[in-house]
Formats: sequence, structure tokens, C-alpha cells
Amino acid sequence: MTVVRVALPVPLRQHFDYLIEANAQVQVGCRVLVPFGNRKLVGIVWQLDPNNSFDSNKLKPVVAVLDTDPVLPALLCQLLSFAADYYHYPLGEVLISALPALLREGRNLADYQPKAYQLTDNGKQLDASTLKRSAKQLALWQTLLRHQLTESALLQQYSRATLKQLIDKQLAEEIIVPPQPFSAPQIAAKGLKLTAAQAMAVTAVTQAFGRFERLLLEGVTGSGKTEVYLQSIASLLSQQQQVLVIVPEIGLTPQTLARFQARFDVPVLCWHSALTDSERLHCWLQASTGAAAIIIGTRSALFLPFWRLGLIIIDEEHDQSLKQQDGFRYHARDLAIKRAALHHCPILLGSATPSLESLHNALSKRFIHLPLPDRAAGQALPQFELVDLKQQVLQFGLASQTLAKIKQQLAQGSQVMLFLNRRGFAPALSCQECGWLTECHRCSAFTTYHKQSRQLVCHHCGASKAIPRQCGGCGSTQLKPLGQGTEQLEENLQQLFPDVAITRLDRDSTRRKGALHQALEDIHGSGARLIVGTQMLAKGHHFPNVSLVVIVDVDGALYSSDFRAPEQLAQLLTQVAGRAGRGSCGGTVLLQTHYPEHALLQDIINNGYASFARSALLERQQTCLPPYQHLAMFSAEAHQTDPCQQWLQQVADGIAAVATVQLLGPIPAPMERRAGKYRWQLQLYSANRSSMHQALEHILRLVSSWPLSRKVKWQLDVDPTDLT
Ligand SMILES: Nc1ncnc2c1ncn2[C@@H]1O[C@H](COP(=O)(O)OP(=O)(O)OP(=O)(O)O)[C@@H](O)[C@H]1O
Ligand SMILES: [Zn+2]
Repeated sequence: MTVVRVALPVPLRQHFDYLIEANAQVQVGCRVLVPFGNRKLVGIVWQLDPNNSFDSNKLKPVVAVLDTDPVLPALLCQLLSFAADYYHYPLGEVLISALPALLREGRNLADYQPKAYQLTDNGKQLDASTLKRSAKQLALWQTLLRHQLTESALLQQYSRATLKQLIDKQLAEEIIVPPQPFSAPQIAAKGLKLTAAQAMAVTAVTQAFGRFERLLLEGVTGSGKTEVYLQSIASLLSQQQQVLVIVPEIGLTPQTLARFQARFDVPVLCWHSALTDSERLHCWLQASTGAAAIIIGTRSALFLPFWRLGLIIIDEEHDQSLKQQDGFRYHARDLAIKRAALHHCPILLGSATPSLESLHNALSKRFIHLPLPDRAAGQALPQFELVDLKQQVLQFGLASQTLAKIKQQLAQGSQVMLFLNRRGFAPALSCQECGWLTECHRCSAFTTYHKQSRQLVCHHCGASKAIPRQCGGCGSTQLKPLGQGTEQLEENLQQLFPDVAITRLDRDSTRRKGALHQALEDIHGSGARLIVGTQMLAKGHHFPNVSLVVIVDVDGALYSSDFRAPEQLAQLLTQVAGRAGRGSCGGTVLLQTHYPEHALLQDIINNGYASFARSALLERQQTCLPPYQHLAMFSAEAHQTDPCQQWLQQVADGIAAVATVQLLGPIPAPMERRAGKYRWQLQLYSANRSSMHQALEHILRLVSSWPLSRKVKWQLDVDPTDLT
């Protein structure tokens, strides 16, 4: 017997040793099934024969070795181990979370591999007359005598029963045929003639092949970033290298997938949360065998076991969805950079509105900066116009000048898009007599009135209840919707424009399967003339017939305590505005606000995102905020506030004793109560990454011994993007 060290998916920051047969075929990165307490767990072999193991008489044996080859290849193990250290998250949980669910459950990989059937030696030597009484078996035997058959080919002609009979007679056998790596494409469909800026970008990317390099493609909306991606990867594919493209939400932009599929004659696969478990495993296998050439996926595609990775592209690299917001809180962009370094391949980050982090890296020459300052086909960027809402009589939240412009554009046959980042009918119901508002009893938030589903829904904890008949304060029956959400805006617009087809795009309207697809078809096919929606509208769509974008209400987002709020708002406004004027018709953006003099709005409309971002960076530098300082945040949740505050104070004291890290807190989270729990936070700032990490290491070694740690639910977020 010998010893293996195993990483297990348990919230403990340690590994576990087990006994294993000395001649067992096992490698680091393979799964094993081991006893743990009174359960059996799937773990990952992390070290063979560790020399500092405990008394081996006390160790339990491994129950089963589940893989012959590692499911986590060496480079991926290195990435995940780096991630576990960097985010201070238990390694076992990190490793296991990188596997598709079926492998996490311990399923046998071979069961999911493509299969084929061939004759056994017995079968080959058989005298045909033996099968003469069964015509079906004879036919299958004769076919297999000529060549083996894949499972799918076999089942097209023969039944499973016939196959089973031959197998039972030991005449035929099943074999696994690992998928073959993709063949280099013979020809790529012809690309567009590149603009000078696009051509320079493509050259820079192709020159970086074969080594680690970070490139930021800062291209204004509609500048043809996708065309740069497509033309960059052509030569890579011909060298049989794989490409990973990470996108924020793949379901939203089937167009992107279609463009990759149409351009190259190679397998392009998708990876996202809507796949079934077996579809995920299929994709995982295709990545690992090299059968897939291009994988387009959401953030967790980062952990696929590539056969030969040649380039990583992160599209919309500023997008918030790249950061996982619970459990293992990694940032896919940052880990992708690490992955590229491990694979010695370049990584290309693309956005019209780069994150301040990436822009800072580009401006300080750590990243190669590739600007695309103009739209690809020569269209002008949309013109912003501020609509001052002060002292205006509004009709359904729209100023008369906005309505006039909408009418005018509709009359010219264009599409008009109205952006309102609030789904539902109204953000609350309010009592006309005493001012009482419908609140969530579990969160510090109001509940949104959904008229169609006749419910009050809390958008923070998901709780829903029936519409009350009476005010909870005074008993009056005079309850009215307060404010406007997309559901109401759609209804109101239909009243104003009874003959115009409207399509709404938000999480409610697209919940039903196929609904999103239908909505996008309506918009592309010009079935829809008015398009109403939330930030779903902002993500990468190319709707050439939209000439006017109306931003109905930004005021709520202008004054926020979060230091990232201005950056996020500027990105959102620029992305939404960027949907206008992408075809041959010019584009206008009407921005309705009560604060037309607000500095951020003025900067965005007069100078654009690039200018805003550079001055925002300066401000971050002056106020010592990321990316000029590193930030980490502890948060604690409990049914009372005291344990949260006390636990965080203990963390603060522990850190203050050892490190030069600046502390902010403990303070209540901006949303102090969510889903019935109080929430507090402690922010840590440091100019020096290693002293930050030392402080975190130190404190994490202590917390497990504190009795208070069992009374709160605590989390650590390294480089947090969401401080709410
Ligand atoms: N060199 C080119 N010549 C003509 N048209 C081009 C060229 N490159 C791209 N286009 C077209 O410009 C349009 C916008 O391109 P694309 O969707 O790639 O822009 P983008 O930069 O990704 O925009 P966004 O960031 O707003 O999503 C597409 O219709 C594309 O076919
Ligand atoms: Zn709630």
C-alpha cells in the first residue's frame, strides 16, 4: 500500500491522505472515490506518495480510482491551484467546481464517450450458416465483417436488440472511439475588407501567436471587433490550434455564434448554463480531445480541458457577469489571463467600454493597446441629446419632445428602442392616503408590482406574494403603482401607438423557452417597430434598423455610494446608445434626466466613454481606489446584526495586529437586509498585493477556531466588483 493526497470538495482548507494499492494506476488530476465521515466523496488526486503523511495505520483506503487519465490536466491543475490561493478558496471545492456535473458525481467517463462496434475474434471466424435462422443478426454480422460501425450509424439500420444478441453470443464487442482532433479548415469563407485600424489589430494578434501576450481591443460600438476576432483566428485554426471565446451571455447573441460557424469549416461548440448535463460533458470531451476547434462560452468555459489552446478572446471584457458572485468568487477575465500565461498563448480582451482595470493596464503598457476609434462601415457614432425633464409635463414618463422624435422615426420606417433598467410594472405599490409602500419583509427593499402575473415580487430574494387589497399602514384600498417598469412602459406605448408592433426584452418576457429567440426574430425581421427593454438590450446586439434609442430614466443610477457605479453607468449608457445608427440610417440617443448638468452625463455625451474612463482613472488614483490599490472584502450575514459586526470586528482586529492594510468597516452593507438576514462588510485596501494576501492568509488560519464563525455566514471576496 502507498499513500495518495486527495483534494475533497469540503469547506476545509486542507488535503486528506488515503491508502492505495502500490501498483494502482493513478495520476495527479484523476478522480477517486474515498470514504469521508460516513459518506463517500469524489475527490481529485493531488499528490502521490506525500512524504509527510500521517501514521499510515490510521489512514483509510481509497474506495475506487475513477479515471485512467487525469480529468484535470496538469496546466489546468496549476491554474486552479493558483485560483484557490489567490481567491483564498478551498482547493478541493475549486477543483471539483471546474468539472462538469456528471464527473463531479463520479460518473464513468467511458459511458459518455462515443462508441463503436466490431466483431470479436470469434465473430470473425464464424461460419455464416450459424446465423442463418436469424436474418437480422446475419445482416449485422455481415456488415461488421466489412467494417466497424459507430453507435449512431449502427442504430440507423439495426436495432439494439439485434446488437445485444451478437454481443451476448460474444461475436461482437463494444469499443470506445475517442473523438479525433479537428482537421485544419481547407478554406475559410471570405471575410470583409478590413479597415486600417482593424488590419493593424489583426496583425498585432497574429504576431503574438505562440507566446503569452495581453492585448486590449478598445473598439467603439459597431467598430467590427467580431471581424477582428474572426480574421485573427484563421491562421491559428490552420495550425490546428483551439480558440476559446468567452462572452457574457451567449443566449442573448446567437448572432455571434452564427458568425463563427458561418466563417470556418470547423466544429464550433457552445458552453453555457442552459446546456443539459450530458451536453456539457459532450462539450467538455470535445474540448479535451481537440474535436472542437472553437468554443464560445460563458465564464466557466475557462475551466475546459483544452487539447491545444492557441488563443483566448474575452468579448465585452468589462461585463460584470464575468465575475462569479457567490461561492468561489473568481473573475473569469483575470483567471483567463493566468491561463493564457500557462499555455504560452495570447489573450485578446475586447470592449467598446473597457474596464478601468484593463484600460489602466493598456495605458501603462502592460497590455498591447489596439484602438478601433471608428465604426467599421463608416457610420457616424450616435448623437446624444439630453432631454431636461424638469418642469415638463410627462406623458407616461416621456417628454413631449421625446414623443415627437419617436413618432418622426416611426414615420420614416425606422425602429426605436426604449431602454429602462427596471423590469416589472412598477417598482412598488403605494397607498394614496398615507404613503405606505409595499416592502419585502425579508429585504431592505420594495417589492415590484408585476401586473401580468398579478404578484408582488422582491427582485433581491425572489419572494413573491399576491397583491394586497388594502394598505398595510392605514387599511385604505387606494393602492396605486408608483413609478414605471418595462411592463408598464410597453402597455403605455401600446396605448400611444396602437398600430405599432412592440417587442419587450427583459427577464420576464423571455422566461418562456423560445421567447427570446422569437423576440430577436421580431426585431431582426422588423416585425417589431418599438423595442422596450432592460440592460438585456445593451449586450452586443446588432440591430441595423434602429435609428433612435431613448434612455427613459437614468436618474436613479446617478447618485450611488459605490465607487464603481459611475464606471458601470458610463458603460451601460455607451453600450445602449451604441445600438443606434448601426445601419445606413444615422443614430440619435435621447437621454431623459432631471440632472442634465450632471458631470458624468456631460462627459459621456460631449467626450465619449474613452475620455470619461481616462478621467475616472485619474480620480481613482487620487482617491487610492482600484486599480491603484488592491481591494478585498469580508462579508458576514446573520439573523441579527450583532454577530455580524462582532465577527468582522474580530477580523479587523486580527488584521490590524499584523499588517499594513487599510480597513474600512465593519459597516452595514448598502442593502442591509436580504432574504431575512442582516449583512455587514469589512473592506480591506492595500497598495501591495503580497501584504494583502499575507493578511488574508493570516486571518483565515484563525477564523476556523472562533466560536463566532459558526454564528455567521461569512465570505471573502478578493477584487470584489459588487459592494452591495
Ligand atoms: N471592415 C468592415 N467593413 C464593413 N463592415 C464591417 C467591417 N467590419 C465589421 N463590419 C460590420 O459592422 C457591423 C458591426 O460589427 P460588430 O458587430 O463586429 O461590431 P462590434 O465592434 O462588436 O460592436 P459592439 O461592441 O457594439 O457589439 C457588422 O454588421 C459587421 O458586419
Ligand atoms: Zn426580498
